[in-house]
Amino acid sequence: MHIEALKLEGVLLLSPPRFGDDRGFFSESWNRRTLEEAGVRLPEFVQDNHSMSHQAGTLRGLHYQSPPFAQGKLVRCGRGSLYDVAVDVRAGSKTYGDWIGVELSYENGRQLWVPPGFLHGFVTHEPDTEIIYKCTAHYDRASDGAVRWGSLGIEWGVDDPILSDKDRAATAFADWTSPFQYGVVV
Ligand SMILES: Cc1cn([C@H]2C[C@H](O)[C@@H](COP(=O)(O)OP(=O)(O)O[C@H]3O[C@@H](C)C(=O)[C@@H](O)[C@H]3O)O2)c(=O)[nH]c1=O
Repeated sequence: MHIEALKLEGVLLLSPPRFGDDRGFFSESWNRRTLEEAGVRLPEFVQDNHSMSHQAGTLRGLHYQSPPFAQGKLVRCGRGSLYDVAVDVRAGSKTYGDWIGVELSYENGRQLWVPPGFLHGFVTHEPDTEIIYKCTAHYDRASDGAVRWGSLGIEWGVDDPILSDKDRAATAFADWTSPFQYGVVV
């Protein structure tokens, strides 16, 4: 397992090995012991999510759940490809408001660990792209929130993405108050 710490503290890019043969490949997409042996301990996961977006250029985000339902997410792409983005919104963090984006695809099999205290979103690059992610807290509709995708200067690579009504109406980052605090475990 190749593990890369990215420029925002706490964000990891995981590359599980794939064992290919005539049939295709096999990969352990999640193995707690392997990560712990490499010195990485992630919180317990309690929910797995899977969504599919029909059209390339579909953007979902930027989303979060407020504490005590804050979620860490281990994200991968099951089909197609997408650009996945995490934004540090831990008030008091040296990198507050900074973002990072990585290409996740069925082909590269990479996974992004987005800790609690970050916004998360992605834009799809191919039709019928699927995303699969493990979450450290259950969905709580009342704690669910969104920040406007285009209000942080993120280079999404699209000008006019396909959005949900919720994401179209989301608050701009400058008008939003983060419920997260740097150093506070949520
Ligand atoms: C997120 C979620 C949604 N739902 C329901 C609510 C709604 O009826 C329907 C679609 O929800 P949404 O429009 O919020 O789905 P979506 O826009 O895909 O939301 C997701 O976006 C990505 C970027 C994330 O990081 C996720 O945490 C989540 O916020 O699914 C659940 O039942 N459980 C869940 O965990």
